[in-house]
Order: sequence, then C-alpha cells, then structure tokens
Amino acid sequence: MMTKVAAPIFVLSGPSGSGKSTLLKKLFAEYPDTFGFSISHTTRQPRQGEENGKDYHFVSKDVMTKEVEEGKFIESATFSGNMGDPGTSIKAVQDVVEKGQVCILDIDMQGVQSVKKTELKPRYIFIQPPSLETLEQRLRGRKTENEDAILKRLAASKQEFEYAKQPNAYDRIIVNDDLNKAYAELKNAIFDESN
Ligand SMILES: Nc1ncnc2c1ncn2[C@@H]1O[C@H](COP(=O)(O)OP(=O)(O)OP(=O)(O)O)[C@@H](O)[C@H]1O
Repeated sequence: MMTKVAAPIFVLSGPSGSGKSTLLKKLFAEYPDTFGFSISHTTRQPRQGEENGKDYHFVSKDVMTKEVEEGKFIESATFSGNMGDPGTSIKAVQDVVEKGQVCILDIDMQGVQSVKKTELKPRYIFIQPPSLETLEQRLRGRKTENEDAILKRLAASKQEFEYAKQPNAYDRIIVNDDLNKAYAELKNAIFDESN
C-alpha cells in the first residue's frame, strides 16, 4: 500500500524534553524510506571520512554569514552554543522534497517563526508535554544536561507554551503523555487518511 503524506514538509516543535526526538526515532524506524534529512551547512573543517554535500555542506565563515544575511537559512536559537552553525538552509529542505522524500524539521519556536517567513509551506506540529512538572521530571530523568542547562530549558519552555496557545501558531498540537498515543496522533497528522 502506498503511504500518502499530508504535506511534503513538516515542522515538529515543542519545548526541549517534550519528546520530539523520541517520537521521530519511532517514526524513522517504522518508515525508513519515507523521510529524508536535510543536509546542514557548517563552517567547521570536515572530519576524516566526511563528504562535502553528503554529511554537511562545508562552507567558509564568509559564505555562511552572507547567506544567513540574505535570508537563505532557517534561524533558530540553539542551546548548544554556536548560533546557526550547523544551520539548515531553505534549499537543503527543498532538496529533500525534490528527491521525493518527506522532510521533517525538528526546530524551536524561533525556527518556526523563521520558517513562516519563507516560501516553504510546511504543516506545523507542536509536541506538548502534559505539564511543566512532567517536563522537568523528563529533562532531569534524561540526565543529559546540567542544572543550569535544565533551568534554561524550563524557562524557554514557558515561551514555547505561550506561543503555541496563539491561534494559527500550529496546525496540530499533540500532548505527549502516553508515548504510544502521542505517536499514533503524530502518524495521523503526517499520513493523510483521506487519500
Ligand atoms: N511519553 C513519554 N513518557 C515518558 N517519558 C518520555 C515520553 N516521551 C519522551 N520521554 C522521555 O523524556 C525525555 C526527553 O525526550 P526527548 O529527548 O525525546 O525530548 P526532545 O523534545 O527531543 O528534547 P530536545 O529538544 O532537548 O532534543 C527522554 O528521556 C525521553 O525518553
């Protein structure tokens, strides 16, 4: 059976720790050929075995700065230091679609606002944790950030909640309480049953 998707590009957003990677991991495991990853640009040197145009688009700082200024990139506030490097260009997303694959962008609220200014017309999905308390428990349980980083993420999550409440911010809001239920809802949002 052919699986029809509701759109060629999806944006998955939500507070850090809301479960985006967990859900995407399940999705890519179940549908290994449907989705493609956009190739990011970076100004760092290639490591051994890395190929230009395959692992990354390796570019100079000058080129990257110029293209960011020209609005060719999706801008987001990364928690991991280097603003926008690696970064996702609009063309890199379009390249995935041209290859016949579905592109899913896992980005923060700032990224969502940035994508909305481009010609990309994705479906916007918000992954919402059941509550701030649960989000905190999950972030702490993940044991990947120190206290400072956890507090930064919790503070940012409040803005993410506020933004998601605005009408038309997202096409679909999925509350990630029970993982399997949230996953079923995600598939429902991605695969168009009416086709
Ligand atoms: N439905 C769920 N029930 C219980 N735990 C969950 C659920 N979904 C995710 N988790 C756990 O919560 C933690 C955060 O999930 P995950 O890393 O997927 O979040 P994320 O949104 O990708 O975060 P980041 O934006 O920081 O990458 C992980 O330890 C994950 O195993």
